[in-house]
Amino acid sequence: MQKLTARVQAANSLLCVGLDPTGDDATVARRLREVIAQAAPYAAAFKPNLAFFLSRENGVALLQQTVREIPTDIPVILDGKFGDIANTAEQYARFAYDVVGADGVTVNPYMGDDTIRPFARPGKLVFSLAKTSNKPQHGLQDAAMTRGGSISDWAARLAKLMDEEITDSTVGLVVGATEPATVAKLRAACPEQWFLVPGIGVQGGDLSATLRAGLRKDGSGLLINSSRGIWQAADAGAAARELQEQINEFRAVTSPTHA
Ligand SMILES: O=c1ccn([C@@H]2O[C@H](COP(=O)(O)O)[C@@H](O)[C@H]2O)c(=O)[nH]1
Repeated sequence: MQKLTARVQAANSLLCVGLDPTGDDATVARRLREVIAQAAPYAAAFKPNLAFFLSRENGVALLQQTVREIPTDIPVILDGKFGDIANTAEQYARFAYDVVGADGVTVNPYMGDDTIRPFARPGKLVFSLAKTSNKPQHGLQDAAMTRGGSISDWAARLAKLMDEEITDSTVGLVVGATEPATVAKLRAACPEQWFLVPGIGVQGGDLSATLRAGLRKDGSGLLINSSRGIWQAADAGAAARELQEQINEFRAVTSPTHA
């Protein structure tokens, strides 16, 4: 948490640079180095997606190398969407933190609080899926529940409870930018928590509506992710800078005291 807030301030950035590497092995190795070097000055965090590494024969080694190349003052969130019972989750936590060296993870809270607890190590960032950015034809998250509210409301409530209970690490939420009204609803329910927000760019999320809905009163509290938008850009640094500036222009107008 301290590392994240220090980086957000030092880089004046809420940009999370997603690393979803595609291409042949030589291209991927070169492009990862390039994207990290070019985008780092504008990044509040990097988010490698585990699937894009595990799908390669040397995936774990590549992921470890990637994390080593990220400057040590920039938090790394391993997007693994981990979600299993406690003793299994403990193994995933050892993988993410001890093998890979990540500062945080994404978790799928569908199985309840024991999927989250093993990841809540001191100083670590845990982002629990609440409202995801994809639009499945048959989604679960808005299904009405007998006690009222949708599954995403309950997922947000669980993440808030965990964040309140676990004081030496941070439990935030994953909330997609593709539905700003839900971002606003979950921000009202969780006024202080960090939201990791994918869905900008290729997925069509609305940046300014998301910032309006999700920024905390202090002009912070969101990590806006872009993966393909930066990976596929001719100039990854320029793409990262442009998005960082768009975010900051909005913050300057709505929360002039954020800096
Ligand atoms: O709700 C979610 C949760 C995670 N993701 C992940 O974020 C990136 C988005 O990539 P883009 O190329 O910027 O669309 C990717 O790793 C997803 O697995 C998400 O999109 N939505």
